Amino acid sequence: MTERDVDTLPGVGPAVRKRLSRLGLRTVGDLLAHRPRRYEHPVDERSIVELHGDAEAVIEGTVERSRSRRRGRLHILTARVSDGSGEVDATWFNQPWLERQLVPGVRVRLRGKPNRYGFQVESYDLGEATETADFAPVYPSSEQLEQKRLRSIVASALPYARAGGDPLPALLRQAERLPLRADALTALHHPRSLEEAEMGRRRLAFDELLTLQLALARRAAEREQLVAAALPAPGTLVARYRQVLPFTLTGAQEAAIAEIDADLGRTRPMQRLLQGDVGSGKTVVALYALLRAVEAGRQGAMMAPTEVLAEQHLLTIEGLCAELGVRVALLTSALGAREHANVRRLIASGDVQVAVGTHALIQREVAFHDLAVAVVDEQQRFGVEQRSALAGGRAPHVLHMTATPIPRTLALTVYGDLAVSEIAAPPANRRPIVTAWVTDDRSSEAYERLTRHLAAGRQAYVVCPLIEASETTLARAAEDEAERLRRSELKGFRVGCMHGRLNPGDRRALMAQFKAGEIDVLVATTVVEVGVDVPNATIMIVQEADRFGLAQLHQLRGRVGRGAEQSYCLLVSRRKEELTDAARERLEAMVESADGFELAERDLEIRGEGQLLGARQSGLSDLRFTKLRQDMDLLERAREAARRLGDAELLADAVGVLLGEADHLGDS
Ligand SMILES: Nc1ncnc2c1ncn2[C@@H]1O[C@H](COP(=O)(O)OP(=O)(O)OP(=O)(O)O)[C@@H](O)[C@H]1O
Repeated sequence: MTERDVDTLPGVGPAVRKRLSRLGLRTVGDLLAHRPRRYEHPVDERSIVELHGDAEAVIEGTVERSRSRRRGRLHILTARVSDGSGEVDATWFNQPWLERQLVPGVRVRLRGKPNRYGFQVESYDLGEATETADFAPVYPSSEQLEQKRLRSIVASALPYARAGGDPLPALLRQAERLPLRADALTALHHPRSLEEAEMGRRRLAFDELLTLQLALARRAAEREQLVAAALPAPGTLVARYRQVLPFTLTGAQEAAIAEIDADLGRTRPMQRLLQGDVGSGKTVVALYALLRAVEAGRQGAMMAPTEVLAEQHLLTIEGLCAELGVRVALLTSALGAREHANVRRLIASGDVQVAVGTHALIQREVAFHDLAVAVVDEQQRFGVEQRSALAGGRAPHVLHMTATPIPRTLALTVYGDLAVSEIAAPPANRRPIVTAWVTDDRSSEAYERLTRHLAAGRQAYVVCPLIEASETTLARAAEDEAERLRRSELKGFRVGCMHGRLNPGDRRALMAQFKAGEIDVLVATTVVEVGVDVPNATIMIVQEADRFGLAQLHQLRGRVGRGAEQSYCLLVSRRKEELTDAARERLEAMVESADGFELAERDLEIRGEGQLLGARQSGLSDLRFTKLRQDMDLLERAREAARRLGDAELLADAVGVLLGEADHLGDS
């Protein structure tokens, strides 16, 4: 029943359907799972004479008269409301259609705050009170879909919560003292108290966590079957690697390496997640693991989610590998057919010792001579390793590497079956990046600051706005912006432009030039988000920063602050008043914190849903109800329940419904 399209609900026509779909709400089930960001807190009902200060209140009264006026783009509607004790002018912004309804004699119930001019309305009811009620849900919504509308649509979906029964076996539900799923949904959307809402949320979170734990258990069982060849102890190649590195490894890097070495010595294939904030020095560790394969006379593969990133990785490792006499090749679809075939042949014969490419290429098209270690960058999908478990039934050791900040708590949840090495502290020579939020009208100051860095011999990035457009339009916009900057703010400096439409040869040449310091400023789209490593770049301007997600901003910022110099990140946006609450919160969070993990948790809070970047990449798209920091006990219980029920056939059926929803978890 919950698969019903939203347009089967009363009042949802094509236009509203489209707006709902922009919020990811396509079915009745989606509506039911739309978690409120918060609830209206209880406030006092007051008579009009009792209003004071700016204390929020609910008032009830009758409209005497109303009028509207415009100020710029703002439509202001004022209604004089009286309740016997007194009168007050209540104001609404940008809701012109209300004028027809606020006619004299109409009874209104208003929630809001007294202000200089009277009473600013936050929510209202004409007639039956639901909007202004205490604990009314406040949903993530959009400019095109007001809260009031969304509430009534969700309310009309609520009866469907009872359809189809409860997916949890009754015994389990009782043992865990959990309410029925339908009751939980009702409590979520229509609570009588915050406690009730919380109880509902926790039942839904339990379902989520149990589903996840079952999927993890399934995956772990699959892996049990695999066998790898144990590698001999570290030898001379990695010893030389340590010598040629221009720095000494940090304690955190050494600890990760020790854990990897221990894994590589076993016949159970390594399944380790190497986690660390942007710029913390993961790639250096990953290359170590690859070299361990090479010195054992075998091969390593480095897989990246995109071609650009694969190219970046090659750029980072090829110099070191050349110095060590290790043969490396890049395999991308951009190679000509003949070259492509040639590289594949060299990989198959074992002549290439380390291959770098995208996941897809390496998994689908290449037969390795003897693959021993695979590094999978950007933990992308589960099960990557299975298909590359090629040669002679031996599985490679796999190191998953993630630059995406995932809250520690979530990592535990999502990667429950992976061993985790964490690079918790960056190299000691680093200084925290200074982040400032600058509004449009002062963007010239940002560019002045940037040019001062350039004049001092440093390099810089300018990130172009994220527009919803094709890659081609985006590329053109970036080119135009680079051209504009060459003529204005960045006159006299060498400006390059990097975007996804450059052909790979040009892209590599451009990056190599930037790395070599032959270009001062890289104007770029978000293709620079990951993997780009140019320590001499010390300042970044992000244009229209309010359009970017928090995780993305953090990744972008991570392109600077990669060396010993003090680095800066300047986030340019429209004026604060013009931004949505969420955008403002994101930018504030960026200024306040440089810690990827903390930001990831903030991101979760701001979005009120679990679609953080890392989770999506790991194949786990929907941790909607789980509050990671609060629900550790639930996680434990879900784990325990999954374990207890794990071998029971019964369970497979009983939670089939839940697992069905999460089927993408298990496969790749
Ligand atoms: N121990 C160290 N001491 C000094 N500098 C280091 C150390 N380890 C790595 N670096 C340098 O720090 C920069 C970032 O390292 P690396 O590229 O390995 O980080 P990363 O975690 O893979 O980054 P990202 O996630 O942003 O891709 C590089 O320029 C690297 O040479």
